[in-house]
Amino acid sequence: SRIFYSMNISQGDRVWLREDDQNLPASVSSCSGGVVVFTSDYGQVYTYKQNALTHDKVRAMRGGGSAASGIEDMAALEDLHDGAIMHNLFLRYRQRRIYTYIGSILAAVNPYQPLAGLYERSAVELYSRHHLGQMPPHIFAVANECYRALWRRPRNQCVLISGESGAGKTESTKLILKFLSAMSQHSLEVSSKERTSHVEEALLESGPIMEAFGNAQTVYNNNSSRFGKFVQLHFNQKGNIQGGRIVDFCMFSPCLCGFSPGTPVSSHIPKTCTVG
Ligand SMILES: Nc1ncnc2c1ncn2[C@@H]1O[C@H](COP(=O)(O)OP(=O)(O)OP(=O)(O)O)[C@@H](O)[C@H]1O
Repeated sequence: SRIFYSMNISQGDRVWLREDDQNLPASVSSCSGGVVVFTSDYGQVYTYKQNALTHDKVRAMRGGGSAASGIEDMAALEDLHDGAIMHNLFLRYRQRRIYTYIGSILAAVNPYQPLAGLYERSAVELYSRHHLGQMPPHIFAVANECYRALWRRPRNQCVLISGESGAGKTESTKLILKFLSAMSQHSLEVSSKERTSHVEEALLESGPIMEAFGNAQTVYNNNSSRFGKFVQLHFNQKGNIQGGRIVDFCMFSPCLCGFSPGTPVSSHIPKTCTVG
């Protein structure tokens, strides 16, 4: 029942090689005597008998794969599968480009180190003056799109941040708050020529307090949030933050105290949730 690989394989061909449930970008390093040797872009070498290769195992790479430096918007990838996405993120990450779009979705790769200049005041100003897609992918571009859409649509806007533990969700949330606080400050300067920063400051400074009570070191993350957060901000017509609230919720499934995931942590008291 095996479908034999009928495509001519020759040295130098670019292919996607299926290994351990992943599509690896690879090149054919040699092909002779019925034996094919593949070298993946990540350095692994795989040797196969040519007559054992199936369409599932090896697929031709369209257009030779994405550009050597990767592409900014993965919606334009010629091959659309997990391997192509991972490879593109890898190519960009090698150049310290941690952000990549998939249409209007932003994929962020945690650099686990500060990247110079990435979140400075000048970056806030730059992204506040451009629409999503006009500048290289950035978390500030998403925050700016969200802020501008409040007037363009106009209806409530929402940013959903998801990822595994240690992916950078909390840091991304703080960066969005930093951008929105700057926009709020700017709207005040424009409208009343005076700065009142109490709400913005309270927002930014609530972070360390929340983390002091709700974070812990885990094997994945030294500063892991042990509860989820729903952060709500209220803007007035001038674009100034008027107030906000943070609803915390338990993420454990099942929670030891018997509440289902998503239950606000406050509901766990006085039952005292031992995990959340
Ligand atoms: N953009 C970034 N630049 C530099 N370092 C980052 C960035 N994002 C995250 N980090 C680093 O990674 C660590 C983990 O990130 P973070 O706490 O945001 O992950 P998380 O997804 O919220 O994890 P958890 O689900 O466990 O709470 C941070 O403490 C920080 O050191």
